[in-house]
Order: sequence, then structure tokens, then C-alpha cells
Amino acid sequence: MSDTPPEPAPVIVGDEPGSFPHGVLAERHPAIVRQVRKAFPFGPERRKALDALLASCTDGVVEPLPAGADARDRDRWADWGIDAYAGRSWFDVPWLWAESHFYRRLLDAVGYFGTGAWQGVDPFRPAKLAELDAPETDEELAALDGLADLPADERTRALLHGSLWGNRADLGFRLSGSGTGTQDRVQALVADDSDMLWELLPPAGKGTSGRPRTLCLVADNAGRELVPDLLLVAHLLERGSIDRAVLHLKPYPYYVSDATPADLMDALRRLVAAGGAAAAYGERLWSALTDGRVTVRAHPFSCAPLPYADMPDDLREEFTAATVTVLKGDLNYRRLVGDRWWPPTTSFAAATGYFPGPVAALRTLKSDVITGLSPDTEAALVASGEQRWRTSGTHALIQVRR
Ligand SMILES: O=P(O)(O)OC[C@H]1O[C@](O)(CO)[C@@H](O)[C@@H]1O
Repeated sequence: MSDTPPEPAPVIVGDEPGSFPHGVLAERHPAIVRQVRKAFPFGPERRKALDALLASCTDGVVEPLPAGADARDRDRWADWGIDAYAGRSWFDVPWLWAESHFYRRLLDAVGYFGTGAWQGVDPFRPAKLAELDAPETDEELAALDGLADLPADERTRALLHGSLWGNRADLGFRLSGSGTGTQDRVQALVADDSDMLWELLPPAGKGTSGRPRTLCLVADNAGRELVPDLLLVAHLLERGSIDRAVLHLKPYPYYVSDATPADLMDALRRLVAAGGAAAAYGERLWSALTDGRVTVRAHPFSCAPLPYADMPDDLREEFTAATVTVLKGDLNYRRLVGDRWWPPTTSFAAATGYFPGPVAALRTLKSDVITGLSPDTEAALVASGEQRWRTSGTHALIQVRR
């Protein structure tokens, strides 16, 4: 496939009733507002603000930030295009921008950025903790004990798949013989460049230049996605594939379940408390955090409503220095290749040609954006009659550009 930058395809907008993006704006966002309103005993002021957001996101327009907004935040949103979109319907601005801004407004409505009692209270925390505490998480962590007996390469592959399918909140390293086993998952991969990833991250002593090797992992969801991401990082450190890792998390709650530094601490404590192999992974990570081999970033751009092509210079420098940057999840994929109606056979390498270093995407498919399919794969997916392959999370991809 060619690496020449592709002709830009149309940007996705949520203005077409019946389309997936329209459904997110018209149904999912109001449902999220109602759910958050119910989950906390907010007083009249916060309830009024949530009701106003509910009315705005269904029938209203994007509004300028409120007068009380922090000046730095105001400047950021000015840079991120709010002046161009204020006054326009949520359904008429780029879908990526509308969704991202919705979460910013939701945090305003619950008083997250204010000076009152709700300051810093994550409105999604109850749901995140419930997932982390679910019995399924116990079972999945216990399944880690079985990995120790696998040949090294298989263990590495199982942990990669765990991180990949964790994007569907479903720890894929479970090696059960049921219909959700590894083999089915491999068949559900619409692209698999994992060999290229292992060429970038060989085990210690194999084909390495002697320079310290850094993995940037741009995380996605907390709980049952972040846990297998952490396991993968711990494993790559132990295997000597990397010397250090930088975990990019969100500076504030976002897209319901996105991982913040507080969620990292919850996940880590969960691992350490689990006993068995899970605890050993957790302890390894704990010590890697304390001695600086693993560091955490919560860059404002991680919550920006823009594609990574617009990343600021400091982030560009970090990604330039990484041996490989792995972006997890659907939203990061949309931001990586651009939230556009690409023809599915558009080259992934070309769409990510601007990225300042080797880059990999691990994603289950949960929105319409797709690149890098072979013509045969695209034809098979279309012929399968399964219309929702792009959005239902049943398919996944591992794509790499060196
Ligand atoms: O958690 P992920 O994999 O980034 O998925 C979030 C996805 O959910 C949505 O917010 C709504 O479906 C998508 O826009 C987004 O891409």
C-alpha cells in the first residue's frame, strides 16, 4: 500500500438521522446525562445545570464556555475551535468535536471544575468501580495463573490480545475452550500487523541497538481495559522488550470510562490485591512506577476534540522519542487516522504518515472509521451481511506503521 498522504475524505458529522453518529448525539448523550443525574444526590443548582445540558444537547446549539471558566481552559477551547462552532447545532459540527465538547460541558454541569463540594468528583466513578469489582474481573485475573505455563511467545501474544479485546471490556487472555476463545478472536481481526509490532519490540538482546527502548501507551478505558494494558506493559518490561513505558491517561473524566490517573491507582490496587500471578504483575508495575521506569502523563491534548495530526509540539517530541506509540481503542483510532469517511482500503501507513514515529493501533471497531483493509477483507465483511461490523465491537484490528 502507498504511503502517500490520502486525499482527505469527508469529516464525519452526526446530522443524518439513523446513522451511528446521529444516534450517539441524539440518544446516548441524553442517556448519559440522565444516568449521571440519577447516580448522585446533586442539589438544585447542579440538577438545573444537567437539565439545561440535556435540553441543549438534543435541541440546542453549542454555546460559548461559561463566564466562570478557567482562563487556561478558555484559551485551549479557543485554540480547539469553539469560536467557529458556538451557535451551531451539535448535529452540524464535526462529530468528534461535538462528542468531546459534550463531556467538557457535562463536567461543568456537575461542578467538576467549580470550587464547590463537587469539585473533582468523577461522575463516572461508580460505574468504573463496579466494573473493576465485578466477579468477571476476578475470574479473568485468576486465569492469568494459567499463562505462566505457556511458551514465552504464546504468553506475549495472549497478553497482547488481552489488551486488544479489553477494549471491549472483556479480558481476552482467558484461555477457555468456549466460543470466546483465542481462535475466534483471531478470526475477528480485520487486520493483524502484530508481527511488525514484535519486530519493533523484540525480547531483550535480540536485534536491539542498545538504546533505551520506550513504549508510549496511549490508554483508553479504565477498569477491565486498563488492567490488561497494565499486564502487557509489565510483561514487556519483564521480557526486556522495553526499558521504560509512558502511560498517557486523561487529565479528567471523559467518554464515560476513559482512564484517569485515579483510575490507574484503582486498577493497580486491584491487581496487587488479587493474589496469584495478577498480584505479581501488579507489584512489578508498582515498583516500575516508583523507580521511574513507568511514568504517567495526563496531557490536556488527550481530551482535545481534534485529530492527532494537530498535536502540540511537546507531545510530538514525546512520540518522536518513543520506540513505538501504541494507541488503544476506538476514539484514539478516530483521532489517529482522522474522523473521516475513508474508503476502507485507504492505507493505514499513509493515513498515519504525519505521526512522528512508529505507531500501532489496538482497537475493537466501535465507529464507522476504518482504514487499512485489504480489498478481500472489505469484500468479505460487506458480503457477510453483518451490517454492524464497523460499530458493534465484534471485530478488531492490530495495525502498525513503522
Ligand atoms: O472506548 P473507545 O474504544 O474509545 O470507544 C468509544 C467510542 O464510543 C463512542 O463514543 C460512541 O460510540 C465512539 O464515538 C467512540 O469512538
